[in-house]
Parts: sequence; C-alpha cells; structure tokens
Amino acid sequence: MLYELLLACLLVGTALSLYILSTFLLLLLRQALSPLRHLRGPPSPSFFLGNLREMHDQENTNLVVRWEEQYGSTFVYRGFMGAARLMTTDPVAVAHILGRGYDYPKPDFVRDNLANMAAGEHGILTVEGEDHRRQRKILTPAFTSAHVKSLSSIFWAKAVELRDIWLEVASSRSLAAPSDPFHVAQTPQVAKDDLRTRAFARTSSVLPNPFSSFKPGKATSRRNHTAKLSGSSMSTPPSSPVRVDVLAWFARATLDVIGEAGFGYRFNSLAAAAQKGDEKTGKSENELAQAFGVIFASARQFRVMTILQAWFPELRRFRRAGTAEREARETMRRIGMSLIEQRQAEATKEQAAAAAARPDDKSTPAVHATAGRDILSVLVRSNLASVPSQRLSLDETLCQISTFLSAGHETSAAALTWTLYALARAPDIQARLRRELRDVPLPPSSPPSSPSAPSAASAIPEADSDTVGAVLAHPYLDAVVREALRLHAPVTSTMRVAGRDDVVPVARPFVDRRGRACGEIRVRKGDIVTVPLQAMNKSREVWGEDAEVFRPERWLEGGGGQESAGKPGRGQKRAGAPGLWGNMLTFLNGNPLNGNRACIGFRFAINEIKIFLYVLLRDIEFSIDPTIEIEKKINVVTRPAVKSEPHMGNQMPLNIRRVVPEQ
Ligand code: HEM
Repeated sequence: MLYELLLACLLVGTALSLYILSTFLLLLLRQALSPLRHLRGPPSPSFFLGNLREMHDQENTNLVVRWEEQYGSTFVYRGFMGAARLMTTDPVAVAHILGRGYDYPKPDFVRDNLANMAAGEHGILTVEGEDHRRQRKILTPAFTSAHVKSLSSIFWAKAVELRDIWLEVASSRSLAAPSDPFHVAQTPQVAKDDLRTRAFARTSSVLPNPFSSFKPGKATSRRNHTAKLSGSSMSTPPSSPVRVDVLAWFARATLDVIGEAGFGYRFNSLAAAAQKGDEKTGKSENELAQAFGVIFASARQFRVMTILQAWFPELRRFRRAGTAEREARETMRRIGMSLIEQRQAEATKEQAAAAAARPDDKSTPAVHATAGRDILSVLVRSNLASVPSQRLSLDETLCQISTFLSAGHETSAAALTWTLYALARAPDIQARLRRELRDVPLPPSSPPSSPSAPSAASAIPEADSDTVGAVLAHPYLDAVVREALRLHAPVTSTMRVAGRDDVVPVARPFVDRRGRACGEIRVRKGDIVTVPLQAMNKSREVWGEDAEVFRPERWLEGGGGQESAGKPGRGQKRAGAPGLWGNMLTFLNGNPLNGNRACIGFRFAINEIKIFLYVLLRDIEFSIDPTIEIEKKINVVTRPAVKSEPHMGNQMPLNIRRVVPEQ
C-alpha cells in the first residue's frame, strides 16, 4: 500500500516536473526563434520578473519615455522568465496591430485574468474571433449615440445626488463631533471598525469606503489653503474646505450609474454610504455590490499561484473558489438571471403587441421599442431580433452584465477623479469652466440652482434634451474632458499576442541590436506585444513640446467649437496618431472588418463624465493640498494614491467648498 502511494507520488511528481521543464524549454526555444531577439531594449533586473516591477510603476517614473529616448520607438522589454515582449509607440505599427484585432488577440493569460475579474469567460471583453464579432454586432445598438443620450437623465440624477452629498459635507459645521456620520471616533470598538473599513477600502475596489481617507484633523488644519486659490471669479462663502476622497465617491456614483443605465438595477451605493453608521460596517451594501466586491478583491489579490497559472495553464484546473467567492458567484448568477428573464419577458410582450397591431407585417420589430432603456434591455431586444444562429446564449448574456460592471464602472470613476484632480491643480481652468457652465441656459421649468439649499437641484426634466444637448456639445467642457482623458488615461496599456507570423510596418525606422536600421518589425506567432496607450497620448511628436501639460485650449485652437474639437488644432501635429476618439488611445482603436476591440462604451463614458462635471462644478470648487503628492497605481485601471499614505490604498483627497456666483 505504502509502496503504491510512493509510486503514485513519484509518477505525479515526475509528470509535473516534465510539464514544467517542457514549458520552460518551449519558452527558451520560442525566445531563440523569435525575431524579437534582435531588438534592443532595457536590461532585465530580475530573472523571474524581468522588467515587470518597473512597468508597474511606469506612470510615476516616465519609464516608457525614457526607454523610447534610449532605444527608439520600437524595442523589447522582459516579462516573466525573461521572455522578450515587443513594445512600440510607432503610430503606424500600432495602427497595424490594433487594426487587426483578430490577428492580434488578447494573450491567453490576459483573457483568463479578465474572466476571473468578473467579466466572465463568455463576455465581449474576453471572447475572440467570430464570437466577438457576433457579440459586438448584437451589443452595438445599445451603445449608439442616440441611445446613450437617452440615458442622460440617469447620469444627471446621480450627479445631483452626489453634488448634494458633497454640499452637505462642505456645509457641515460639526465634522469632529462624534455623532457626525462622517466622523470615525477613536473608541476601541470604532477603531476596530475603522481598521475594518479601511481594509475594505483597500481590498474591495468595487465599493471603497468614501470616508476612508477622511481626517477631520487634516481637513480643519487645511482651512486656509483654498483661500489661496487664484483665478476664480466666484466669491465664496466663508466656509472651510473639507477633504473628501473623490475616488471613493465616484466609485459609488458610477456603480449606481452602470447598475441603472446598464441593467436597470439599483445599487443605491451612494445613498448607503451617506447614511450614518452604515459606512462603518458596509452592511448596508446591496448584495450584488457585495458579491462583486468579493470577486474583484479575490481576483486582485497577489498570489504566487496566479502567476504560475498564467504560465502553466494546466494548473488552472486546480483553481478552487473559497466559500465567499462561490457564494458571490451564485448571487451574481441569481440576480443576473432574474434581470435577463424580466427583460426577455418584456421584449416578448412587445413583440406580441407589435405583431397584434400589424398582423400582416411579418418583419421583426425594430430594436428600439418603448420599454426599458437600459443597455441590457436593448441587448435582449437586439438579440431577439437577430437570426437564431447569431444570438447570444444565456451564459453569454449573463456575462455581459458583469462585463459592463467591470469595464464601465471603475474606468469612469477613475476618469472623473483624474479630471477633477487636473482641474484642482489648474484653478484658472476650473474657474473658466465653471463660469461657462453656469452660462448654459436651464429650461424655464427648472428650479434655480441655489447653493444655500443643496436639495434645490438644478434638475432638468427628462424630456429636456436641449440642456443635455447644450452640455454635451459645450466646447470648453469637451476640451477639458478630452485633455483630462489624454493625460490621465484610466487604462495605461494593453497587450496583444501575434496570432500568426507577421511583418509590421513602421513610420519611424529603428536600429536593432546589431546596429542595422530596420524599416519594419518582424514578429512570430505567439510573440507578445504591448501598446503603451498612455505614453502615446503624451507623445511630444504628436502633441508638441507641451505634451505633458494640461492645456484644454489645445483642442480649441483649430478654430474653436465642437466641430473643431478632436481635429488637429493650429500648431498641432496629430497626423498618424491612431485613436477612436480625439486621436488618442484612451479608448483604443479598432477595425470593424478585422476585430474592433475599441471601447464600445466610450460615448456612455464621455456623456457620463460631462454631465457629472456640469452638475458638480457649478456649485462646488475643488482644490488640492499642494503638499500632497499623488501617485498613479496600475491595477488594470490606473488609480491615484497618496505617496505618503500608502497604507490608505487608492484615494484622491481633494478639498471641496461650496461656491456662489458673484452678485
Ligand atoms: C473613461 C472610461 C472608459 C475608458 C477609459 C475605457 C477604456 C477602454 C479600453 C482601453 C478598452 C480596450 C481594452 C483592451 O482591449 O485592451 C475598452 C474596452 C471595452 N469597454 Fe471601455 N472604457 C471606459 C468606459 C466604458 C464604459 C462606461 C463601458 C460600458 C458601459 C465600457 C465597456 C467596454 C467594453 C464592453 C469593452 C470591450 C470591447 C470589445 O472588446 O469589443 N467601457 N474600454
């Protein structure tokens, strides 16, 4: 018996060693055969991790620009076990790679990672080839300009809710009082709770605690800072600025938005956070939000096994979900299924009603009908209207819900946060934008915006598309949003793998290790390619010497106005910069004929950001303590952290103060 056991162990051990050895040998072989071995690149500081550690901190060290200066726009860096990965900032090469999405799919380990991070195995973010083409076609009607505009009232209502919470916080006179909902008193029990909420803020990126960085002492000690703000044409009441973690609040606001606009589901996470006491334990969080928090947190935990699984796919068979994770997935499935069933019932009813109204008309009903406007409703209708062989399966539809959440929630929260950060650091620009936004006429039926009465929201009736239209088309707002998204892309880089041997054209010849000038990049099937989206957005060749400067005016220099925004402005050399929106890569780029992997939700995100900025900036002034150094931390999405407060996790402490217009 013992002998058999030992023999079995020996066999398993030998099989495992052979598997690991063969994978490693294959890697060495692939390295030896890949044409990338001829390219220049930085030295690798670690055998196992290559340059990955440096890459992780690239946003704070200007790494890609430094590498570019040293090795040209096309070079290699090292990944796990020293594997050479291509990095190029060459616009022609990038256009070639991104324009052939199905020839350059996402690497297997990236897809596995995305699937684990709640996007699911069958969601549009994860699938490739024909499945992707089919899914993209069915999802497209839900993301058209007209449909996204019809969701504006949801963005608007959430922006007003957040504005009112912040106005309340800003006008609070008793922040240090123990009874105040925003105060965390340091009794032993509360201190324990505080630790718990802070840990929650660090680990659960879906629902960070907006109060986690709130420090009454610090807020009051910084009272004088906002007085230094220059350039504001608004006279401010004598209230003190109050420090809030805008990232955490935006995470909640955008979660509420994507829940309602994405699949008609109310997370109510803003309201939950604003309620006294509940924020300490997180118990008031909605169960779906909690479930996502569990999945996100566990997917983002650093585990050696996760790295091994990326390398040795066979090990993924031994992946075991803990009880909390299993329960979370069951909750997601149960709620998701019920949302889909509701939508399907509505859509079938609509179809029947349409058929009854037009008994002779056998054609399928139009995608846009009267019922639910949320993306899931449109998707379900679009699915029903497709030929059966092209339809999404139930599992595929279910995965889209988690995809919307993982792709459309934290990206938008980060984008809004970085925009406010840029504006807080540029008070003149903020003041001009506020002035101009206050001049956007409100419809006669709207109550006047009254800063002294936060609840008097400057709400617009849903039907008032004029105001929404004016906000979305506002030239300076558009320029500010473009500039913020250019300099602070929430997704720093993306990765692809060559699906076949290829010759990639370049605009800028480069020199290889042997000193030869190369006018093209040769790649072999299986070679990994990294496209540094953020670095390309800041390219001096494209944007000029002030590429690193936040200067929204650059978008108006082509003559001003919406029609010129996004087109080359005077003095700008933007030709050749590939990008879906505004010649930048923030939302990627794609080609409908061969894999359009560009962000399908870009209009959703832009409208959401503009409406939030409009509502918030009219009544609130944002500033930042100049002694605070903000760093960028990359964990799929690029989020801020305070350099001197690493224990606080991701946060963006800004000071807020209510503003009133000059009389
Ligand atoms: C400022 C906010 C956003 C940014 C910066 C952003 C950026 C991106 C980027 C860079 C990609 C390509 C990823 C890759 O292939 O490597 C992407 C894909 C995607 N985004 Fe967004 N996104 C944002 C908001 C949204 C929103 C609000 C939604 C949905 C409501 C959304 C849905 C998606 C989906 C479904 C994909 C996958 C598209 C495909 O593969 O066909 N995104 N996004």
